[in-house]
Amino acid sequence: MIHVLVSDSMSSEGLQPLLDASHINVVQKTVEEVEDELHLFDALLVRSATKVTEDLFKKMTNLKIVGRAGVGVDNIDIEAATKHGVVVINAPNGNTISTAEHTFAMMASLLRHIPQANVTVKSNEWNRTAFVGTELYGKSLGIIGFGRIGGEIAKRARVFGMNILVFDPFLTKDRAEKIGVSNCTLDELLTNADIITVHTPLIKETRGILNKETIAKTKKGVYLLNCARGGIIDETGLIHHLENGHVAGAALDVFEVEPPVNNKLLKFDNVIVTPHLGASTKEAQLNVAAQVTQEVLNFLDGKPVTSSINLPTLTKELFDKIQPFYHLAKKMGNIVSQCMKVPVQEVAIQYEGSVAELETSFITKALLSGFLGARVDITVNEVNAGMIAKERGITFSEKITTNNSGYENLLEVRVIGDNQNFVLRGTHVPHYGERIVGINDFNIDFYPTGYLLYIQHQDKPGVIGRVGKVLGDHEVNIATMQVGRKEKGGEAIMMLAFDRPLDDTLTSQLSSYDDIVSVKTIDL
Ligand SMILES: NC(=O)C1=CN([C@@H]2O[C@H](COP(=O)(O)OP(=O)(O)OC[C@H]3O[C@@H](n4cnc5c(N)ncnc54)[C@H](O)[C@@H]3O)[C@@H](O)[C@H]2O)C=CC1
Ligand SMILES: O=C(O)CCC(=O)C(=O)O
Repeated sequence: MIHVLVSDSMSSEGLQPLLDASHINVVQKTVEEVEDELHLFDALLVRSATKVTEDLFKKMTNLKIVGRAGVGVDNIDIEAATKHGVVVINAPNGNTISTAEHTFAMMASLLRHIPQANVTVKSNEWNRTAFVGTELYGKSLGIIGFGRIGGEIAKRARVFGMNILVFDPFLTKDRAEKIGVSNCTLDELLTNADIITVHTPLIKETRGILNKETIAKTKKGVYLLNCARGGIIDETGLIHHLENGHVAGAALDVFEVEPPVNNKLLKFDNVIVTPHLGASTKEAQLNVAAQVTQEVLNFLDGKPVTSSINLPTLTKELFDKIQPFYHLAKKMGNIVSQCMKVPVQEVAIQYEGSVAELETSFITKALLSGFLGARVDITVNEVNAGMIAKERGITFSEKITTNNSGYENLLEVRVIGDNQNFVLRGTHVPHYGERIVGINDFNIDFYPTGYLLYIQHQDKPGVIGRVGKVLGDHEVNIATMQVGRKEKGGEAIMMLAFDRPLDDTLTSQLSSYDDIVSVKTIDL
């Protein structure tokens, strides 16, 4: 049974496919309510209320995936997720329209004083002169962060006859041209915009992008909006400029601390606020819950996820092509690790032939996770393999080569360790399967599975017979056996496969023979 914890409120219609799956047990409770059972859950679905911290990852020892029903993942410690090998996915576009519409509604309300006027009429006042507003038409709207939401706001602003100024260091010329906007510098936007709205993620570079100093560069009487994340507009800086009258008004859906506690911003008449409602529509909630549900179901079924934050994203088509190499790479990493029981400094992977045209970074991580999984005592997978390698001082690299060794596709891993190097080559033959075709300088051909015995020996008469006799004396049946040599009478290797693990006494006995250089067991 797979256990899924849904710890924030979510559209039950969106969650329905998870609720309907007979092999999945869905628990809809807060983290605190299931404190004693946290170790059971395979998947966690959240909105923004649950703080997914390093501490939570430590408690959720079985966790494999966190699904964020929304865009911003600032409530999830991505680095800790990666370290613990947990995939993080989000629902990137399910709430774009709702948030753009909310921002627009806030902008119109701010400039026409609708919330304030509403309160007075309901208090039996009829004060028309106090609420003279400002038109949006002809005003310059500065959009900081021109992604999905920023783009939708621009479309709406254009219809309202506004001029649009955009600042986004990652905006491509193509996208800007397609939407008909031009990217300017932050200073140009600040000095020319009548209204400024922020739509970036909350990251180190955007925290306080509008602050005491930058707001001072804006036009006197500017309006500011934040429907993205609290902290993108520094609250202290904003309060300063509301108090000195430089800012005419602000509309805030988000706060540095939510819900706001003793927040001075709530005392200003020209500040209008909503309780983080950008994505709170029936449509957006259904969209985001349905998106993460589908992604989590795909992931739990071993299918690719399309919106991962800490994994390369793959389409189903690409994933199907990669899968054989993914499994081969994992086994190759595992074999090398078991054959090289010494500290390792470097793992270099080379791709040749058709595999080189695929998303090799994913295959590299699979190989690395197979390699590290055989030598560290924590969960290693494609998510955290790079980080764990780095932590342990192992550098890794990948290279595409145009060499032609005669295989349709070839993976080669070269591992450099203390006084020892090891090279392994593998290929995947369609409709036939994975084959290991080279160990160091030896050509060989075996299917990497089960219990293997790798023997380095001298190419002399009687060695193979002696190995066979020892195994026979111990009643061990050889499933398959491959030999390889460089030259007659020189160094040679054997790779034997068995149906069950071998005893240490047997491998010690084999190692004691003069013509046998080394004996290594490999369990796959
Ligand atoms: N109030 C609410 O309920 C909601 C809030 N949000 C917030 O809105 C944010 C934006 O959402 P989307 O448009 O979907 O994300 P997005 O990823 O499509 O767009 C973000 C844009 O910010 C830009 N950016 C990154 N660093 C920047 C910098 N230093 N300066 C200027 N621009 C920068 C990126 O290039 C990107 O184009 C989310 O990160 C989330 O925090 C999203 C949905 C609902
Ligand atoms: O879950 C929510 O309603 C908040 C949505 C949000 O802020 C986001 O998607 O980034």
